[in-house]
Amino acid sequence: MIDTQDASPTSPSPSPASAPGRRLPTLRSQLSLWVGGLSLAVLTLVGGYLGKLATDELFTAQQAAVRATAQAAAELLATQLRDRERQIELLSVAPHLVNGRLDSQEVRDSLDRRQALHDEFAWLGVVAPDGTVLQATGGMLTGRSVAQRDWFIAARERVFVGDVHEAKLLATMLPALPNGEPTRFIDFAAPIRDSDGRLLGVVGAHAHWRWVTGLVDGVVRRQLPGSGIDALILDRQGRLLYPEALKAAQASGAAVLPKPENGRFDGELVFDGKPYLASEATLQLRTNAELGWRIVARQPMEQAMRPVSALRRELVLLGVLAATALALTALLLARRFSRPVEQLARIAARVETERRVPDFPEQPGVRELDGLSRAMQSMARSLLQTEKDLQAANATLETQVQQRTAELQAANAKLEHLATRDPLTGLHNRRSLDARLAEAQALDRRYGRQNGRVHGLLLVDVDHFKRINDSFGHPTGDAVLRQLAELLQSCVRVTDVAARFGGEEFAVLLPELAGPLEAVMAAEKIRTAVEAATFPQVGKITVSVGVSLASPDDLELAPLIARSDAALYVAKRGGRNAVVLKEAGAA
Ligand SMILES: Nc1nc2c(ncn2[C@@H]2O[C@H](COP(=O)(O)OP(=O)(O)OP(=O)(O)O)[C@@H](O)[C@H]2O)c(=O)[nH]1
Repeated sequence: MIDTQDASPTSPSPSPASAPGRRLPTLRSQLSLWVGGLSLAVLTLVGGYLGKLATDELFTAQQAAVRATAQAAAELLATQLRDRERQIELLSVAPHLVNGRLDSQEVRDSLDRRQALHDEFAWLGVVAPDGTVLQATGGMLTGRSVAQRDWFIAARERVFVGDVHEAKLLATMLPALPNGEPTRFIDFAAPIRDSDGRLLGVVGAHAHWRWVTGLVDGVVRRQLPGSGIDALILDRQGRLLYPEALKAAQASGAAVLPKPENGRFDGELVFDGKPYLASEATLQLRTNAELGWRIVARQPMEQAMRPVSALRRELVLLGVLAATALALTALLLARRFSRPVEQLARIAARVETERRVPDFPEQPGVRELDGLSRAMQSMARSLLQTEKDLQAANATLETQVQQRTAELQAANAKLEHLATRDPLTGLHNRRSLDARLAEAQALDRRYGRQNGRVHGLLLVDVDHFKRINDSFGHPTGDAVLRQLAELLQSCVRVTDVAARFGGEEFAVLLPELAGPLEAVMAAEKIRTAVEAATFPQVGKITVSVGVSLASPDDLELAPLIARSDAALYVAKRGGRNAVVLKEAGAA
């Protein structure tokens, strides 16, 4: 499936990912951080919110439970008190009391039976209108006067339920309480009247206070066992009636009860330095509203908040577990998504170092990653192909440039040759000779005085050349000129410049001559060489040479040429095949 083309390995350039000084965070760490962080934030917010809702709900429920306890105790107590009140009221209208004798045995027996049925009654008795006890359970207080007792005074007029009080006369007659606390009663009493409404007497009953507190405690115990809730009974003035221990503490001056702002015991209150969740309910007696007792149920805050604290602990534990699970999930997710990307990055880096397209793995899990992998593979292939094409194009271009440069150089050389050479003989042309002469003149001016050397100029002219042309034709004349040029070239030094001066006339520039003799010798060498040579068809020819040396007085080329020309003229006039020197300044 994958193209693994060979390519020449080249030294890899550092990839951007490995460039020093650029430590960017990895995709994996960023994904972990973001997913983990966001999950934790959401978890904290949602958990916190739900936790608050739940704890508020629990707290409210706990408060409702305390309130329900107080109300249940108050309702039960009210029912029980009302029941006892009704019993005494019914007793007061019983026929054997209204119609019979109040001090009869029958009355005594009925009182004893009632006490046996209701052991909460410590004492039941019938009292004459003057306050003398006529009959009583167990015969207690019979014949004694209770004329000063509140219950007796009130019951002469109406049915009465009295507040708790300590036993007075009966205290010594009744067995003492096991915990040593004083015997206390609450009183029920009702008037006994005949059919005309005349007062025949009063029936009264003392119920044990323990019975009252037992009722309240029973409700509390049944309501929420083990919840730590207890109940307090307060009288109308807010004095503590129960429990005994608190009552004793209050009696000794301790501030055992809080003072709520609105006067009601409701909500979080501090009892004797300890926080409680409290609620109160007032006793509602339908026939006698004078009691005005209040039942206060209270639960230590620590116990009230125990379910809340437990819920909070569970929430925190759950939160930690969920956060751990989320962090692990985030890490796994980050690995799942970052691994293919890291793998692709490694493979892409190999393209650069190995200069070939490696195997790009398929990414079947994620469509976008699979697309990316395919696109990278295709891109790598295309890049490497483009690179190869470019290299080939570069090579071709280089060859073409070299070829064009060589052609250009050849053309330039040709141009140079054409510009400086005589087409017939290949020697320097007149223009080139002039340039060399100018150079030689400049060098002489610069160094001539120091080294005493000067340049000279030979003008070489074929003798009677017209005759050659005329006798053998112009092409033969050209051939003579070409051979002569070669001969000339072979006679002079490399540093000398042989040129065609014009027609059948040649010139030789001799640089750095020690003196005229040297120039004459060079001229003579040429002349004798020509004289010795044989020219095809033509046979023997001769040349005449005019010699002259440059003078410091020469400001231009013309004087030197003119002197050589003059010397040549002399050589011609003298009979030709000769060398004539013309010194500067000579006439
Ligand atoms: N074949 C050929 N002839 C040339 C060329 N240039 C000049 N000539 C001839 O050279 C001859 C020069 O003749 P002249 O100037 O009379 O000199 P000469 O005949 O050499 O006589 P002297 O110089 O006095 O010895 C002429 O006939 C020209 O036509 C050339 O390039 N080729």
